[in-house]
Amino acid sequence: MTLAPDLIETLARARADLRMGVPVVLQNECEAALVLAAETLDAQRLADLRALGQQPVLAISARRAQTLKARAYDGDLARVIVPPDASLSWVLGVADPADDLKTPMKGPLMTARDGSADLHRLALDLVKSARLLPAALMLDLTAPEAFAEAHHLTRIPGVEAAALMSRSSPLDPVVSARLPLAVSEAGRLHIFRPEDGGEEHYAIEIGQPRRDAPVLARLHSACFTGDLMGSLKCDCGPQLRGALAQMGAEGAGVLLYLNQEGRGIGLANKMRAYSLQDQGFDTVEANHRLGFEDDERDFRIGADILKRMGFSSVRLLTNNPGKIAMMEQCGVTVSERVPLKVGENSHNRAYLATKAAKSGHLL
Ligand SMILES: Nc1nc2c(ncn2[C@@H]2O[C@H](COP(=O)(O)OP(=O)(O)OP(=O)(O)O)[C@@H](O)[C@H]2O)c(=O)[nH]1
Ligand SMILES: [Zn+2]
Repeated sequence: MTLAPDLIETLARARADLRMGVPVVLQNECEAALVLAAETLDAQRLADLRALGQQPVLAISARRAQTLKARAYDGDLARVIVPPDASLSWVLGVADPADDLKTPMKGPLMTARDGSADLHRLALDLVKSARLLPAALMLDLTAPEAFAEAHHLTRIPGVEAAALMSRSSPLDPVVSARLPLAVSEAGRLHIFRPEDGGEEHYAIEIGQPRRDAPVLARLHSACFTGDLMGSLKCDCGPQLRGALAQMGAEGAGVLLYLNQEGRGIGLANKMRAYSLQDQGFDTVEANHRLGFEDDERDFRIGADILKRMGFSSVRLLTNNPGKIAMMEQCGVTVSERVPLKVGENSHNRAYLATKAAKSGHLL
């Protein structure tokens, strides 16, 4: 019997540590590293790191490296050698593109080409999953167990963790209750909680949809700005309300409200992307400059929830062919695509055009 956290729980702890600026230790059979998220680094921890007497590297995505004209010898990432006199603002400047236009020259940046980047790749996945900028300050460790114990740090076995992180966390239903809505008095809200300590997701069931026929369904990704604030920069608010209205009118449907704000990068990073959009980059370019893919969402979650609720076939309200492909791949049949074209305005016209041109959205 042990009360110790398992690997999923240890990873959740590591994410919380990184968000607070606390280092974690990653380790595989051949090597080990101390990891700090660049975004939450402070001057004291940088000084403490230096006092350990080795040269740290800053792992960044290949996309970010490309913007900084640094060679990415590791394919999808680059290990930037941190110069001995580099300050906290140097580290943040490499990690965060916000001030690229104000201070364009940060280099030339030297990048490592020898040795393995496996732990660096895992570190980037970990900081991304903590909704932080994809940049991790790392230092080689020779005695990781003793080091982690002496400093009370979370220690993660790299190989097992990498395998686990590529999987979607199982979700458990927590509670459901009646929720009369303006579009239908027969509303019901279900809460689902992932086992990895991640954000909860919601399902709003309208009426009593049959489980043996395709259900009118929407996979809506959280958009604080559009859903709640009435932002004109996207079409999320009108899509949310339009989908619910259609379900209310038909008397049945299910809307999944997935807490994957900003196409999975989190609200803070979405605002960083908006700030880059104010500098002239489009929605896809802005994500890339930050070091993210265009879309970091995991739609397996949506398919899992639908199946847990007993649905196997949907009439999907969407303009995004990626959502349809993902549903089919996860064993949910899309019997029909129901277009959802609402809320175009002068502020989001270019955004919608970019999604059509670059992300394959259907017009
Ligand atoms: N990163 C980023 N996310 C954005 C931006 N604008 C909106 N979002 C997010 O994009 C998501 C909206 O996507 P959805 O409406 O669910 O999906 P979609 O891929 O457009 O597909 P459909 O609406 O189903 O056609 C939300 O999570 C928003 O927060 C942006 O400029 N950058
Ligand atoms: Zn939006």
